[in-house]
Amino acid sequence: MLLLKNISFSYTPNDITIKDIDWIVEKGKNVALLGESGCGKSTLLKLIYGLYDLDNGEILWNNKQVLGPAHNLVPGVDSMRYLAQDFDLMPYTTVAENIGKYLSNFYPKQKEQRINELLHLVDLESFADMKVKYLSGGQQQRVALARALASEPELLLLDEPFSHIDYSRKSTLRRKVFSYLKQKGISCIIATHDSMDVLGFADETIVLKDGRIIDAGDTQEVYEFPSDVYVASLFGEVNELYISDFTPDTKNDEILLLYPHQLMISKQKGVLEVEVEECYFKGDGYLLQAKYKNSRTIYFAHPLEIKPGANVKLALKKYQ
Ligand SMILES: Nc1ncnc2c1ncn2[C@@H]1O[C@H](COP(=O)(O)OP(=O)(O)OP(=O)(O)O)[C@@H](O)[C@H]1O
Repeated sequence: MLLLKNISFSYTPNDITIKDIDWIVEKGKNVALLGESGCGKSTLLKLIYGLYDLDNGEILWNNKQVLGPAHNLVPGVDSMRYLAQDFDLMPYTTVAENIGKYLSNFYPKQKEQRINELLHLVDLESFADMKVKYLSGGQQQRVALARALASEPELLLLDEPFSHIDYSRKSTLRRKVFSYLKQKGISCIIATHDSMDVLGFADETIVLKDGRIIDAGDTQEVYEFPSDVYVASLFGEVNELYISDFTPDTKNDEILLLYPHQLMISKQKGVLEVEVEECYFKGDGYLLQAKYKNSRTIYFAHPLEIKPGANVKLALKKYQ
């Protein structure tokens, strides 16, 4: 179990990067760390791995304090693996040697077998003997991922692990990696911008803003009941509307945060009159950008194309 107790950290004296974070990660859980660029996701992963010294608080990993470089000659925790955004590979050695870096040479047969298993997992069998410097960015990222998994850590810290990988391979790899982690009971914290890394995979989601946790919980709950528009917008387009926009007679001025798929065109029940401005093809339908009351921009999803300039009435989908 990982326990963060009121931790704070700053790179420079007047600018606190991580502020008063309390957090528990249970064994075997997959936790997503979401937040805009610069909010402190990478810094938090590095602190957990023991690469920096905390200003305040403490980090306990399996009841043992994680110590930073001031107390540890070789920073890092043995039973964790940290996959940095810059991969940190050995460019002049082969893919297989990179993947085997943390594996013992004492049992060469087992080592070779394990490397082959990982080459298969990240779909790089045919590149085993190639020097890493000749690989593309996406291929290097897959090597780094395989190397992080090689010695079966208890906790895996992944910083944007799929960011350089093309969409088709990413979807398959993501499924393979996350199901592998579950099967082995490996805990994982993944820092990401991509909500597809989160929805469907993360047991829990933590949302950071300016170094603080501003929302946390079961991933589906964070998605369905975001604490504010910042949290919702990390999952895609979001509309900030009021109950009174749908029921004009009410005095309730509660804000509704609605994703585009939660609005629908309805001739009978639509009360939100909007004018379509843009129509974006999304493959499985269209995303429409529209103007409401001549000023506010509204996004909604629709299966068919609608020409800009059209006036339509929108209703809340869940009440239909
Ligand atoms: N080595 C450093 N020295 C000084 N400031 C740093 C250092 N590394 C990061 N920062 C600053 O700390 C803040 C948090 O950076 P961090 O890399 O943790 O954010 P992030 O959420 O991971 O961003 P991204 O999603 O773009 O990777 C940023 O303002 C950044 O400029």
